[in-house]
Amino acid sequence: MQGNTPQPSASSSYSFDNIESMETSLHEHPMGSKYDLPVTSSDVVDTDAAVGPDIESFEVDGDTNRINPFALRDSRTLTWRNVHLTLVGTKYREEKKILDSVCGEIPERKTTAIMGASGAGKTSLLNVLAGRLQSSRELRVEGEIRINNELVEPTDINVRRQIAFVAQDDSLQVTATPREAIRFSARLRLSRDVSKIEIDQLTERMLLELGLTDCADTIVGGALIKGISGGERKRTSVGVELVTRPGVVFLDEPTSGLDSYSSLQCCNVLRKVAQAGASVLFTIHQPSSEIFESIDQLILMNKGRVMFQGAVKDMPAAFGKLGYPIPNNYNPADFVIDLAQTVSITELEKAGFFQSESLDGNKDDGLCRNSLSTETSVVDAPPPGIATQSRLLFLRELHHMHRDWTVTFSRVVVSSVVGLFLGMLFLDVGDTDRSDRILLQSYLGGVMIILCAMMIVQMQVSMFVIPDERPIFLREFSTNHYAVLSYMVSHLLAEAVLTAVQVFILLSLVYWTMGLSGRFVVHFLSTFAFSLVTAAQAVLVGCLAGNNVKLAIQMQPLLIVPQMLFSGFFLPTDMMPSWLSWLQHLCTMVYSARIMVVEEFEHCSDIPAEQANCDDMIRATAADPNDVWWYWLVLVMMYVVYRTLAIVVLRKSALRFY
Ligand SMILES: Nc1ncnc2c1ncn2[C@@H]1O[C@H](COP(=O)(O)OP(=O)(O)OP(=O)(O)O)[C@@H](O)[C@H]1O
Repeated sequence: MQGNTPQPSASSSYSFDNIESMETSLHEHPMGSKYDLPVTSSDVVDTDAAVGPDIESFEVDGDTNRINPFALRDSRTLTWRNVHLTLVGTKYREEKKILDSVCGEIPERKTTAIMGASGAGKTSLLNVLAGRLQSSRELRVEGEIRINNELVEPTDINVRRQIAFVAQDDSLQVTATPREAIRFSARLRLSRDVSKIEIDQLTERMLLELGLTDCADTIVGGALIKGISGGERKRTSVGVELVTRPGVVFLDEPTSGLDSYSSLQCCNVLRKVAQAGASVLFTIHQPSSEIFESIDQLILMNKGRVMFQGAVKDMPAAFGKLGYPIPNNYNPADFVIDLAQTVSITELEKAGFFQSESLDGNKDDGLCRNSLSTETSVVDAPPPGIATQSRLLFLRELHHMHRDWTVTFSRVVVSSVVGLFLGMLFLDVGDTDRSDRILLQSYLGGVMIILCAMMIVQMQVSMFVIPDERPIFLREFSTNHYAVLSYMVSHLLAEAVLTAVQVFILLSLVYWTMGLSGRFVVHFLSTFAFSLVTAAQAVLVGCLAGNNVKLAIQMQPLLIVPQMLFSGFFLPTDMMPSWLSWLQHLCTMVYSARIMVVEEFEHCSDIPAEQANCDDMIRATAADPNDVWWYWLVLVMMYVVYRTLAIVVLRKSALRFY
């Protein structure tokens, strides 16, 4: 049996005895602060700056608990029994067990790591426990999951919201800074009686603990905008979740992308959170021996099954007892991973591994402990309501528009260029001879093209807003930052501001150059209303498409072409086949076009023959001057309907999550 034992690697030179020395060295690290400040690239420059704000300043009003992210909290114990995840077989592939009868627990006040070789089922287990996987045509999820001994359905949004989840991919707003991201999370998720000053102090404390003070005001960044480093981004994601003092914390590979010291510090922060009463569960790939020894509990996965489960400090004795002693001067994490990969399941079973799978159903009572009721939680009072959520989201949106100014700027430039181009092409079309019907048709074309241009511009931008922001929205919605309604309200407000600017620019450039004679304000409001409804339609399509941006792109002609065809410009409405012409009533452009056509042509000339030609233009679009109020009302109703549908669709897809 000894012959199967993997050989020590040259690079590994730690043993289990050095937990204390590791902790000591942590506190004695030259960069270490009173709060074990993690080292960032910039720490080496200025130690004082790294220490951040005066710690004493955190103690306000004698209530340090409210501003301490590591204050004691109500604990929760999570236990699970017979968890199965099966890839359903089809005629092309066999059924595959991804998780096979997995049992276990996350004890309160402990950090628990799920470890295993690649493909062992770590992420799958974490996702099932966090309710991020549910049965579908492809996958079958079974099992019994309890929080504080109470059976729960983890896919239920209310259960998911009890669990702080830090995903592997950091879905943070690219233009926010770590300070803003953490403060935003705190303001929306903590009770409304926590003051702004307390939130600021809590944020500073979190930044300090996570070693983010030096990059606190640098934008997070992303693929296209350079921002903080990957490790700093990861720590920001951790801070965003920990700032609410959750009772259960899940993290998917929190140390991936971090250097060894930052990884150790991240684990140290997680230990602090655990000591404050939380149950902490995270996946980890192949930790260094220092990190491994800083973990309390281990769940070792092997081909979808639990090979070993227990306290890390008990592991050497347990493995020794089963005939696989961990050699001295060998990274235990490397050893167990190598063992899982090189020794067959049958042999490991014979040796006595995989015992935790045979826990009987009554073991629950032994595993589940009553929750500890400790100090008053900062989430006792309800979090801010819809109005505050919408306001904060709107302000974040404005910040985003300001910082990512290229997008805002490009919309202004597009409107200006399109406006100039149309203005030059349709120069003085409004002053045309009213007795010439062909020239009048161009005049009508000038009015229609304003709407067509705005429709294309608006559709392009609005359709991708939701798919683009979907990862951030899903993370924030599932972690109880805000309601879908607040998200939509903030969006439509920000969009209304930008659209108003765009329409104003375009219309200012075409109104006088084209020589339009209707009132500017009517043309502006009609084009603005049309643009908003178009945006609402595009957002709805974006919500329906979900992650599938390609589908949204393919849907665009379906929205654009009918609008133009039914506008009455290419084909007079009374010439349309009757079985098809009813579709015009669904086209937004029809209503705005009629408002503008009435505005331009209702009183176009004092000469009866010329006015008759203008009346023909009105008739071609099936407009009726007496129905203008109705056209406005339809536009408003369409806007409300599309927005409501978008909220329903988005909420439904957000509740399903993945
Ligand atoms: N939705 C799915 N469809 C098909 N196979 C899946 C699905 N989810 C997981 N698997 C398979 O289940 C196994 C376990 O995957 P999982 O991602 O949980 O492994 P892991 O231990 O987290 O691996 P890694 O460390 O490489 O991320 C893999 O073989 C994976 O291909």
